[in-house]
Amino acid sequence: MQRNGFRLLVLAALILSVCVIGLGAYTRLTEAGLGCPDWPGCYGFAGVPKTDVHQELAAARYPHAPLEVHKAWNEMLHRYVAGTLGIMILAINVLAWRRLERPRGLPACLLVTVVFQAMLGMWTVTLSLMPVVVMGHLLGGFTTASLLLVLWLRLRPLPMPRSPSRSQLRPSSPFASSTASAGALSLFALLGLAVVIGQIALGGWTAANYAAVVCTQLPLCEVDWQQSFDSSAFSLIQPVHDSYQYGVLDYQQRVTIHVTHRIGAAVTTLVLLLLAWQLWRHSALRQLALLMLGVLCGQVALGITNVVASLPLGVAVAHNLTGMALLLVLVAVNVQVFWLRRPTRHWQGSAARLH
Ligand code: HEM
Repeated sequence: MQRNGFRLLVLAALILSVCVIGLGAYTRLTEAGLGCPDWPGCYGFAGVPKTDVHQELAAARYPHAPLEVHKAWNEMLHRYVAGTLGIMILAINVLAWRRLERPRGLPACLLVTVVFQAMLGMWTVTLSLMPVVVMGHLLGGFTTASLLLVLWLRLRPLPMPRSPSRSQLRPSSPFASSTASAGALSLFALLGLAVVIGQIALGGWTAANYAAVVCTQLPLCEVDWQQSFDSSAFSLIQPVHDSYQYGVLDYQQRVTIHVTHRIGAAVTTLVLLLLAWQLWRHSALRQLALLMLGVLCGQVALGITNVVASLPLGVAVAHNLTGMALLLVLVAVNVQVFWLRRPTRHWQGSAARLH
């Protein structure tokens, strides 16, 4: 397979990972996470039980989990598409090992991530939606998409130099005249990425603990949240319950989580505004700055709509996907800043790989 074909496969996997993440959010929000009480099959079958005989068998096997066909289909569709993504990532690894010039470290990381992600998918079911597993599964999905983006960016064709002389192999760096400003930009880019990851984890914790609708007013909450602040709400290991569906934390704990996510949104906005200002100072990075601000505005608007409209399904799925889009933009910003700061190393590495 040619370089372009390989890159296309990575792009297809990236697009599919976005679909898997969206389907995952839809499955959770339609309360279909336990649509099949077993894993990887559904009531002991490879697909959703269809015939009367199969449905009777399903009822006998899992008397405490009556079959709801539409929920089982949601869950199984998510698993089939996720399985296809796993196969594509395996294919990326096989193809990476067949050609010396292709990166192998990133595909290997992807394979490890997707295998772990499958295990988290299994635990989501077998541990009945334990919040730390649900949040971990969200973060694992976002990590898969991020790694695919980095791989896709890494494979992008490099402009050919006019002369093969070594000096001309160095593209001009927008940072050439200002090392200090480049350092500040790298720092802001990393800080922005860390803050967005933290905010996504907080959002995942809000969703996994069913804390979305405990505060319905803006900007923070109708109750005295400072009075009821309870740091135990963030304890990742919670007491054992038969099921965590609809949440096991008390009202105060849920308010604590919800309000922290909103405060996190304010901090994220501030940090990303500062990053946008830094990016704007470099003409090569202005488009990324605008994209980042646009996605941020959309995400904040969707978050507010979630609150004021009591979590409409479409808006909640969109809030999940836009959170992922924001992460991908931050990943792209960091990759771009990294490459622009190290043009020589990148080019030398690429040149070496080509021979
Ligand atoms: C600033 C950037 C923000 C990011 C990156 C972000 C990210 C996220 C993520 C990743 C989730 C988990 C979604 C899921 O599991 O399906 C989430 C949930 C949530 N977020 Fe945000 N969020 C942001 C801002 C906001 C704002 C401003 C609000 C409200 C004022 C808000 C309200 C919520 C609510 C209510 C949930 C729970 C939704 C559910 O249960 O499905 N978010 N957020």
